[in-house]
Amino acid sequence: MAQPSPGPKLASLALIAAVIAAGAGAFAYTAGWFSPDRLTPARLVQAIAPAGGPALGHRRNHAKGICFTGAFEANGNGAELSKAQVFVSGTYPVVGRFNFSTPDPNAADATSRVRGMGLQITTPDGQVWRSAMISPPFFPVATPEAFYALLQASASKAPDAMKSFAAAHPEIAAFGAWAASAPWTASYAEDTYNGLNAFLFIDKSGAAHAVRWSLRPQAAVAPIDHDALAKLGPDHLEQEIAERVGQAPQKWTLVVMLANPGDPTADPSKAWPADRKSVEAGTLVVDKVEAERDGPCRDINFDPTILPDGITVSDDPFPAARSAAYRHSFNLRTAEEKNYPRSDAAQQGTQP
Ligand code: HEM
Repeated sequence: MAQPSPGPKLASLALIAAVIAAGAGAFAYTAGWFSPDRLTPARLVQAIAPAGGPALGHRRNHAKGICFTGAFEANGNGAELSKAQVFVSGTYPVVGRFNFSTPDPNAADATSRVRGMGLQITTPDGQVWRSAMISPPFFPVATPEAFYALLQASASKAPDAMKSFAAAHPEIAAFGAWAASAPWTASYAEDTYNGLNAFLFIDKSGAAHAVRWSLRPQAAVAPIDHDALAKLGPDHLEQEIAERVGQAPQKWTLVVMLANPGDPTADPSKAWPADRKSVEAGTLVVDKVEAERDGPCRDINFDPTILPDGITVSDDPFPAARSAAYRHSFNLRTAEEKNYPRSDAAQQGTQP
């Protein structure tokens, strides 16, 4: 894990904030602490938008992405921690989406430090597990409110806005250090996707285990520097993953990390020590990639609170905040389909 940097440059913080463009959220009716004077899903989603306004019809964050399908091959090891069917040895269908953090669906690949994966696994008992994970090993800030403040500071014209933010939220330094030093890759297939938020796995006896999960690539990782990535072209990542999966399925190992007593479960800006017990629960196999416009992930809301029986939220405040923000974004974008028409609709529209 990256160590906190004593003094990340404010310019790089502003850049990070811009490229994360990742939301922030707070409140959440489900968490029971909604306050109309403070933070709402609408305010939070609005704060992610660039100055010129959001890209209508698209996800309000992680707007550039590509769909995939495949399977999760559970090896049975996770069944000791959770009674969810998804951990019983077997193969379960998957729909997902590779993406990166930007409100601009046309952004060039090298503009974003944070890549992501949306994942949905369905089991024969009718249960669904959705997750949206990112490549950094921890989140830049500790709370949804702090994320909102980060978005506001990065958009502010006040010269000291980011300096004041960093003073009030020192946890951002570790993220700045990670962003400045972590290697880039030239492929979605070579990235690790971290859930970051803590959840509870409920086992057959009813006991709860605090966990975080990650998908670790089985592909060899070939680091590349930022300028070399930029030279590969603005849409390299989507072209590359489509070609690569066309040649062979791509795989990730699902690693479930268990908290020790006292490890922070309510703060995704704090990584747990690497020596914590972890369980390899199975393999994600991606065998088909399709453009988002007509693809199977287009209308999925990868809401991290959609969980099967056997997984629940913890005291981490993010999932509830994210759920409310994602729902708002989903409602907006699905009502704006004319701004992002499917191919058949676009073709019909151009016919005389
Ligand atoms: C309160 C904090 C956050 C807010 C407000 C927020 C906001 C959003 C919004 C509005 C979307 C678009 C949703 C849609 O239209 O379907 C989104 C997508 C996404 N977010 Fe967040 N986010 C937050 C935290 C996080 C965290 C902690 C992670 C990772 C651990 C994350 C990972 C992702 C990913 C991977 C996607 C793309 C999912 C997809 O492919 O549909 N976000 N976020």
